Amino acid sequence: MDKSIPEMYGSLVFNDSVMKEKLPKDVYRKLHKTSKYGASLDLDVANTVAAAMKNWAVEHGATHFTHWFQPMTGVTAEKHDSFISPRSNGEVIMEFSGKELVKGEPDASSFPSGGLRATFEARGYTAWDPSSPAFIKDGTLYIPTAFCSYSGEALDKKTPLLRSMEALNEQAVKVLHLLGYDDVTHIDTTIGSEQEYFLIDKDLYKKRKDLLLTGRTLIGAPAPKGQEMEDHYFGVLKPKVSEYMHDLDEELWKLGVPAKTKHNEVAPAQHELAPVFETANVAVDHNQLTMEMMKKVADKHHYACLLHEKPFAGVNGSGKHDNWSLVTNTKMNLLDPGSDPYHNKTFLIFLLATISAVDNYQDLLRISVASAGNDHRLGANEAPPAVVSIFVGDELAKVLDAIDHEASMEKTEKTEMSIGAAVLPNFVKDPTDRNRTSPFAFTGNKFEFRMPGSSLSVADPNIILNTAVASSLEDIYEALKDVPEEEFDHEVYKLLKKMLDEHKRILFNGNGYTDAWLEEAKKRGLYNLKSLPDALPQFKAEKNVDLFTKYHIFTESEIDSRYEIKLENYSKTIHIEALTMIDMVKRDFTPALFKYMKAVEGELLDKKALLGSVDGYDLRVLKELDACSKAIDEGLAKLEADVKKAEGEVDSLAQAEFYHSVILKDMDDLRVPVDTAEAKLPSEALPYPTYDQLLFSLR
Ligand SMILES: NC(=O)CC[C@H](N)C(=O)O
Repeated sequence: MDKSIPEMYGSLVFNDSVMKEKLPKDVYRKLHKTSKYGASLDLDVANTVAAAMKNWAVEHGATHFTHWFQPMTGVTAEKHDSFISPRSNGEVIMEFSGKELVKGEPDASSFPSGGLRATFEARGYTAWDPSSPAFIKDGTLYIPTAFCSYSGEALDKKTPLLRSMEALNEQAVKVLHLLGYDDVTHIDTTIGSEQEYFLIDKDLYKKRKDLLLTGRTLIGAPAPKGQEMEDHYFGVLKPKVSEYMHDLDEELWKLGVPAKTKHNEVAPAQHELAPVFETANVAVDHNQLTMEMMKKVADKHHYACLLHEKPFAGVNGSGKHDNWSLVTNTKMNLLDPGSDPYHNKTFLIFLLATISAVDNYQDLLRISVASAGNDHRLGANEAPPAVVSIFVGDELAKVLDAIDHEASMEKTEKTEMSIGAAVLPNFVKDPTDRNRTSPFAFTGNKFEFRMPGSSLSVADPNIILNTAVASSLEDIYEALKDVPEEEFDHEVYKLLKKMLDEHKRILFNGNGYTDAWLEEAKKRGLYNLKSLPDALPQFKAEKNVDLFTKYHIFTESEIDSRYEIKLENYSKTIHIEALTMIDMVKRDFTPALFKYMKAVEGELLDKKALLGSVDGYDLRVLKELDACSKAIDEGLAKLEADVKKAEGEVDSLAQAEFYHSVILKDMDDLRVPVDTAEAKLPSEALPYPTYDQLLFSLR
């Protein structure tokens, strides 16, 4: 490391301080207005910004620029253009215009559109998002953009995210003005997205077709040791893993990604990185960069980084916990209860707005995290169940109880905690414990949405959350806007009580994994949408279409397109998994199995010739392997036949349901004899590495 960290941090970012330095004052001011408050930008300003950006980028070794966007594939997209502009004398100059900065025209034909346009309609536009800073990576200037079709419909995740942030801002500011905060002109939704991942040896990774093609293991007997000792969680970092994490931090810091925390996670070979929270759209961009860098840096360190939600059966999967809050331009965190939450009207209003939003749109929140990968993760191993509920913790539960019973409540003194050894410090106890099984947990001054999966774009859940809360806030505004001042406080608590009455069914502080909770949740009328095909029809429910269209998040055709893309993506993912499994079982596993069986058979024949009898462990192994081989044959035949049926299904929902209920089940059934047989084979008989090698070989 040749630079100090403050010097290195953001050194490849065209950030606010670079803009301040490089742009004329009036241009800087106009740009700031656009990026903060959405004021429109004229071409002169864009030209000046583009020239300054280009000069800065070229100084830092960039030769190209790209509009960087997030189509509905869930990953990012880019097309690089060089700055060169040939002159008639055979020379070139480096040029970049305001027009090129503001608008791009990538060929959009091969991106998923879910029927928003026909395949022959190729044109799409990218539009600069000045609220997320440009940066340099691998000699190219990256310009964060939104992506839309020729007719202006969103073909990406950024556009609806920005729309949802604006909707929430508008409603929140209205409510805050009603509460007397006249100095508030703007609120930001902030996100800190914890990112879990697995690291495995690159050579081992390359030997597993399932990891290469699908990101998860489709077969594999469990290792003798899993995570039961819980010794990996927060365990000492292995030297090489620590070097990787160090390198990763540096790469992210250069890009202005505020990577803050790193540690080993619960499963063997699993880790986590958490950033400091940032404005939602910047945080979404930075999370995409984090995932990309995790993979790139892993490659340099001879690792493979797995971002799949459930790469290994039997141990924890990986999530992307979304820490969400609301902050005003005056730096007030609207979800901070302060020292006296019962009397903190502002906090209570935003708390109840969130509670009612989560209750009203549980189905949409579930859909926002539904994917073939994440569906394997939810409901076990510290990932929340598919039933959405909210954990508020003891202190807030008491406050809400008081509101519910129209009882007043004294300010509760903070509890000092003593650990019992004089040498150790006393400290103030947190108002709430944590609850790992809760999908939506209050953690002191923010909510942690624990359902999002590690590979998903965190844009999706935040679009829903922002919009749903905007809608609750609008209801609150409507209920309070004409209340005379002297009755205001009374009416606020009356309204809070009413909202609590209507929505307290979503509150649950217990263990979300128990059957008793699932029963209870059913009685309370909460959704239990177990899989993507179970959940997705709700995306088009009338109340949800009304929400999206009212706040201009999605048009009806954008809703249809997202519905189709989600289903298509789900079916295609499982289709590829099924074909990969068939391929691996037929071409990798069974040849190894037959070879080993042949060897045991030969050994038995020799033994028989020698001893005249063939009783013993070897015979038992051969018989058991033979039984597995028969079951594999049946399992393969069924899976192959059902895949054919699935391919023939034309209705996208019916197809996804078939993949869920038939193909996944076939795959589970086939896995049983394969894993049973694998556990009887010597490791070297297999052409690919086993779970113990994958999970325990890192140094
Ligand atoms: N320690 C944790 O928070 C584990 C979380 C878990 N890995 C998940 O899937 O969400």
